[in-house]
Amino acid sequence: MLDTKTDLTALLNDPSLLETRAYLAGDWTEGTGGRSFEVVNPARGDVIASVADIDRGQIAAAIDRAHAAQKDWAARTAKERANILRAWYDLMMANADDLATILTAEQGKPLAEAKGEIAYGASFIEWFAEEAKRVYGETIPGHQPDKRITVIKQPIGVAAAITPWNFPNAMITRKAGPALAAGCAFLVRPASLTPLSALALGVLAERAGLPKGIFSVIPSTASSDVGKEFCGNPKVRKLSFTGSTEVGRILLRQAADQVMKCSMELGGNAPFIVFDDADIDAAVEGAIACKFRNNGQTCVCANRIYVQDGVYDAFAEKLAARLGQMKVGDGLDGADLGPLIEPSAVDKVREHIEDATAKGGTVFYGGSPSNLGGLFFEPTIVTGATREMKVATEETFGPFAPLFRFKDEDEVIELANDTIFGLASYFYAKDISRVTKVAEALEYGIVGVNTGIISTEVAPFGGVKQSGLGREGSHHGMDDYLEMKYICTSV
Ligand SMILES: O=CCCC(=O)O
Repeated sequence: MLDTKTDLTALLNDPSLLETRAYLAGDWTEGTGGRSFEVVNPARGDVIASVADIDRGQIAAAIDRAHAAQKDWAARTAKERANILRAWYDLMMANADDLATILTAEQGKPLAEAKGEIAYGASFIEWFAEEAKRVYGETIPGHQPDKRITVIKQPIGVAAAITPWNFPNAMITRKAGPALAAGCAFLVRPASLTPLSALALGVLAERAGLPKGIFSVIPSTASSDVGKEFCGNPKVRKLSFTGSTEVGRILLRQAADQVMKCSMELGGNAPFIVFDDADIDAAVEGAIACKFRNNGQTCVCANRIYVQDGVYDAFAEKLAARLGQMKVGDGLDGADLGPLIEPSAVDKVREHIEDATAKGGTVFYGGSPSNLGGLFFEPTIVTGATREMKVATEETFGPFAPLFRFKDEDEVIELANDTIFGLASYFYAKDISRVTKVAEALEYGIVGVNTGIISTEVAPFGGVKQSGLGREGSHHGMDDYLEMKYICTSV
């Protein structure tokens, strides 16, 4: 563990962005009885803030106020809502350096990546500010001479979200953007490991002019109470969750009681396939970008790397050489790979590597905790990976790249699809017929062809199978926050 202390206030141009109170329906609020919890910098292990810990009664009160405010918000013109969202976007971009510093301090990812996340997060607000004005209905030729049929789209009402620690900014804006653009009121409970980025978004939302009640940030350690209130309160009509499939299943069961509309962005187990005809250097760069983004802690990170026989050794050598150029360390201090988020994450990486080597794999690069100690781990390659290993079926969520060898297209498609998950997949190949066939055969919501970077606000992000329900981003991203109403008029 590094022994430097994080004086976050001193690192910010605008220290007022470092807010530790909850933002409940437009009011900055302490936890009941002054209850709070600590936020720790995972690189340095020091406490960087103590944040209000909100209880179930406070959440219910915020929902009441969101419900009361929502109708006025929905009644504004789309252009008015769009202008406020646009102002929020502008403020995020103007404060990008500070937002990135806060994000790195609480989450650990390198500052350059954090800046990338702020731009990515802001892009959802910009995009949905534009989409607000394009919530078009339909007219349908009537089924009888006297009938006229129209379809209108209306905001679903109060939307609640639970977001993860790995993208403390962008996973909020990807949900808040469409919800607010559609005319919903929106409440988010950010991960308790990373509430400061969410609260800074609250500061900027208020400055942008979002009316009271429409946006809430609810830091809370009472995760089970949050889920129960969000799913059980009849004033909430929509739940959006990004996190593990395990928790997603629990929330879906809870939401079933009031037949709540749910969007779920859940776990992945992404295959990354390198065919013999691939550009190997490009494939190595793609693997670095998608396996080691956020130190392996994203739901779209490659988890299983399949390399065809003819290029297997060359790919392993080049990937190892590339990892050799990357510096593990403090995200605030120019590292390429930051710490893992918490001790259990380190344990999982270690467990997967030990399991792989016990089952015949060979450590080709790295393999151990970093000599920096704490939550740092060396990026690791294991060759000779097989489907019997844990990593074949479970997401590692860390800097471990297992290399599986394969012979032909049919074999690798069968291996790649042999999972309950279906979020992102990637492959590198040049043959146009192969590119088309493999892209169609992969049972995933997202396929990256000759690229390791697939995330953008303009495309529909989401998974099939047990990786989730619904899509975020793109013009489709509005649909989850809208209800269709069909009006049949007899003339
Ligand atoms: O980890 C989940 C989201 C990653 C992304 O949006 O690229």
